[in-house]
Amino acid sequence: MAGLSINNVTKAFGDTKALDNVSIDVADGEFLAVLGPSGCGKTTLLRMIAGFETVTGGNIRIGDREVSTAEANTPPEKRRVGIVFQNYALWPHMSVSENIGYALKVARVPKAEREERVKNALALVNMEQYGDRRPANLSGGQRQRVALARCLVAEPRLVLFDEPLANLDVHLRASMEDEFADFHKRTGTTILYITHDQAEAMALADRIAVMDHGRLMQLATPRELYHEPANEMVASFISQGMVLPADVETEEADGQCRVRVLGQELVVRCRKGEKPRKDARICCRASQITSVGASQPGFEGTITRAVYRGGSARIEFEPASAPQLGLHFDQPDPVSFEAGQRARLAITSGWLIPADGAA
Ligand SMILES: Nc1ncnc2c1ncn2[C@@H]1O[C@H](COP(=O)(O)OP(=O)(O)OP(=O)(O)O)[C@@H](O)[C@H]1O
Repeated sequence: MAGLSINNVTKAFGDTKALDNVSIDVADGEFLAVLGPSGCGKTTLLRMIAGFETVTGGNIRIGDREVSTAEANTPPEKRRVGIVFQNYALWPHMSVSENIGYALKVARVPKAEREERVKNALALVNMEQYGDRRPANLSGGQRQRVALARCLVAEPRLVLFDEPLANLDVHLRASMEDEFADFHKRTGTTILYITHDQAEAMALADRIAVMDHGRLMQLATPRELYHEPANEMVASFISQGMVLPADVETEEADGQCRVRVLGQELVVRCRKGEKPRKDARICCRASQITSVGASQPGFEGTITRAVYRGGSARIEFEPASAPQLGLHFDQPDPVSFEAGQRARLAITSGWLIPADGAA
């Protein structure tokens, strides 16, 4: 296996900058997810790493080999990169073993070696006993595992997953997440996993690169993205964080500072060295909002919606002083809030979004 290094990569299609100066390092054996909304450049990035697309600027290295620059592009078949797509496209008339070994046969790998490598690849995806089956007689999850084995048999230096679970139903998706995580643990394969599903990225990846409009917004662990978003995009994209205007009133001390939000004073976590400033933003989560009594610090407003979800309700709220800032929080059973009701809420904690927005 090998690490992957994407250095200041830019890709332009005419006037459209699909990727704008993106740098990502994936360590040898790491599982890195690339996450972002539609059109953020995920597929373009994957196609460039695989060699299907050239870079306009910057370079890509796999292990110690430079494979893409604006001047030279190593062809896909020479990169030893495996790809697992969402459409796994197995040959229906071949058995599972024949599907997996097909590329080796075309490459004239001797039969005994071929059989050995197919057997090993089947073992890597826990499918040893299915070699003789036809794809039609497998479940969707098993077919996806055959697709993975077919990619592994070529002994890739790096495996790219392109939204591999997008076509599967919710239950199968959860069990395949477990399978991929287990596969990664057993094999130590370097994985770059493209997805627009943040729950999937969080469940699987060591680190996540969040992208938007062709730019890298933040590259961090799932916990760090959730607790310490580098900018407003990451704050609101990850788990629907609420971004609220704030004035910073004190200097940072022990990773915290005092802010004023919606007229309420509270202490939030922040980066080292934060200084008092106006027009800042904090990120807070549904779990950091609570209803309070009339004499406690907080702010007034109106409940606009209460949606019961079994065990709790999602409550939506408009602060009286800033109705355009829709807040939401969960009220556990017994749910008492109703649309139209006045309420007083308080924010219990949050994260001060850094002024520079840098990842
Ligand atoms: N061959 C192309 N020619 C022109 N523009 C392109 C081409 N390929 C991609 N783009 C543009 O580049 C941007 C990034 O597209 P890309 O397919 O990489 O996004 P994505 O994050 O994979 O989106 P999705 O999740 O919808 O697949 C988009 O604005 C897209 O329209």
